Amino acid sequence: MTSLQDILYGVSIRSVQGNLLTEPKDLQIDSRKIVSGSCFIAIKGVQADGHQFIEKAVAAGAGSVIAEVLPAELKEGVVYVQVADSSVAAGVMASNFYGQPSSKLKLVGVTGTNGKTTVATLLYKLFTSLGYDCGLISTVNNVIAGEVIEATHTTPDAIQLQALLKRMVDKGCRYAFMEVSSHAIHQNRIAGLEFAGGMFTNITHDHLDYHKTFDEYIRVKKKFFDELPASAFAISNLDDKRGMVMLQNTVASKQYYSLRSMAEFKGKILENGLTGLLMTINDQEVHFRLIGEFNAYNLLAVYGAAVNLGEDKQEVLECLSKLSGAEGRFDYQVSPVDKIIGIVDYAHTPDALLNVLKTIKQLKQGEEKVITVVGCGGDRDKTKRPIMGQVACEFSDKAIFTSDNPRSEDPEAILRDMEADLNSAARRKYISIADRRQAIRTAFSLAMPGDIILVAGKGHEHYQEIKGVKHHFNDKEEMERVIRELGR
Ligand SMILES: CC(=O)N[C@H]1[C@@H](OP(=O)(O)OP(=O)(O)OC[C@H]2O[C@@H](n3ccc(=O)[nH]c3=O)[C@H](O)[C@@H]2O)O[C@H](CO)[C@@H](O)[C@@H]1O[C@H](C)C(=O)N[C@@H](C)C(=O)N[C@H](CCC(=O)O)C(=O)O
Ligand SMILES: Nc1ncnc2c1ncn2[C@@H]1O[C@H](COP(=O)(O)OP(=O)(O)OP(=O)(O)O)[C@@H](O)[C@H]1O
Ligand SMILES: N[C@H](CCC[C@H](N)C(=O)O)C(=O)O
Ligand SMILES: [Mg+2]
Repeated sequence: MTSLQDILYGVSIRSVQGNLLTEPKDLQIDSRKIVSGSCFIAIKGVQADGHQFIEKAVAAGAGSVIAEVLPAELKEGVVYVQVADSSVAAGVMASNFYGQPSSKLKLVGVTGTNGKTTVATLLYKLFTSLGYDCGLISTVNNVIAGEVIEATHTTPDAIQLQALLKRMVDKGCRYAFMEVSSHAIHQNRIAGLEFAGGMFTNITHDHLDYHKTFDEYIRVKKKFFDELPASAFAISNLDDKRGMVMLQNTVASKQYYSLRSMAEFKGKILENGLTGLLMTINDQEVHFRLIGEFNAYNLLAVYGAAVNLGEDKQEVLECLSKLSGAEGRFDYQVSPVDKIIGIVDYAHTPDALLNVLKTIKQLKQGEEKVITVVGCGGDRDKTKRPIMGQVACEFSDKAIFTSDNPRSEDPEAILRDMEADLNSAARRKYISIADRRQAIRTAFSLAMPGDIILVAGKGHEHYQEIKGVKHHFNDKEEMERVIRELGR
């Protein structure tokens, strides 16, 4: 056990009431999880303010409380610590509580609107195939040297995050690769982490419900790089409009990757087809199993990180060439009878949808049609809905708008948002079917032999979330079922 005094090392403290030599049983940011002897950290959230639950936490047995504002009445025997920022304190305290795990392995964080899961997963797979025990923290799942743990967030809260890293250290992991979401940066879930490297993929429209403006979204992402230590590397996408701005104020060692200009990690696509990518990376010709220009960027980023981590360039390229991507990302199958190509992809932003549809266009060999099934999440950025609707129509021959985790919203209302700004050509191409299963079935009914069906937005997800209930649903499974049932 560690004393509260040690756990508070590095935290900006305003005042203390009580004995800091007390030894908390665990750290909690949720009063509902308090057990006898827990330390409760009150954090101001989006929905609620953790400070409102201090009394409840104490009643449930909390032995210590960390807060920005202390309650008027303090209970005897309980230690109260007033801090400058309790979300930062949560990260720093969790790191101390778990023995500063990020300093005991090499931790690489990946941020950006699209490509985080792909890059982090490829790094995990690459370093595993190079013979290291590694950890992965991602949207799809968290992995500790092969042991899979379900993920609830892209980046877990500070306490779960540090606990995961501790388990990685205990299992002998040398590396950990993690996604750093903009929510996590903004909420200081990554406070207290020591990064060996930071990577930027790209920034486009998403999460404006949360960050309000695009400038604020950029500022939040940039903060991750501003706070990297000088010992870290920072790798950015030179072809992204904000690629240089991201690294403008970092003290980390700056490097770039590009398909268009001179950069430390320079790539060129020679062939881009359904069997993969043939490209040169710093003049070495390599074939990759991943598909599409956007994956050329992801591969360059991964190569750059591996070189920075001291791996042999040739060996890295050999291992990378054998890897497949992350689950539910451009995952394609060909139907046995009519040779319809069915693609499941996690594109859930306008840019990702555009990229995946452009990639499909490049892969087309003749007059085959593209049918896109897509929806937009409920309780998420509403402004992306009409844009995704238009993109789906513009770059497909037919679009079927459907539901994608309507959450607390009315699925029909989300469909109306997707239809709102369609131009006249787009209006002729779409139909809306709220039931996703029915939408996928309709796509296969409409398809002619050889056509391409893209089912976008849910990727690896195994559920459809409706009014707080997660119903089992998986696009790939649905596709396989429909192909079987329709005999296609
Ligand atoms: C909008 C958002 O990010 N919300 C996250 C945030 O919740 P919040 O600010 O709403 O918390 P709150 O409910 O206001 O409560 C404030 C504090 O009071 C505490 N509390 C609350 C109730 C109570 O009875 N007792 C109590 O102590 C809470 O534990 C919390 O510490 O902090 C919580 C704890 O860390 C997160 O679980 C929660 O994620 C919600 C569920 C969520 O859906 N987040 C999504 C949007 C998200 O984070 N996504 C990103 C990336 C997406 C992407 O990759 O595109 C991610 O990293 O996953
Ligand atoms: N580098 C990239 N640039 C643009 N689009 C990409 C890139 N990489 C992947 N995509 C597209 O974005 C989708 C999501 O990719 P991925 O899951 O790797 O991103 P992510 O950043 O982890 O997303 P999330 O924010 O949901 O965690 C993919 O299915 C693909 O369509
Ligand atoms: N991590 C993202 C994923 C969105 C995926 C899409 N299927 C949706 O539910 O909107 C989010 O929570 O906003
Ligand atoms: Mg992700």
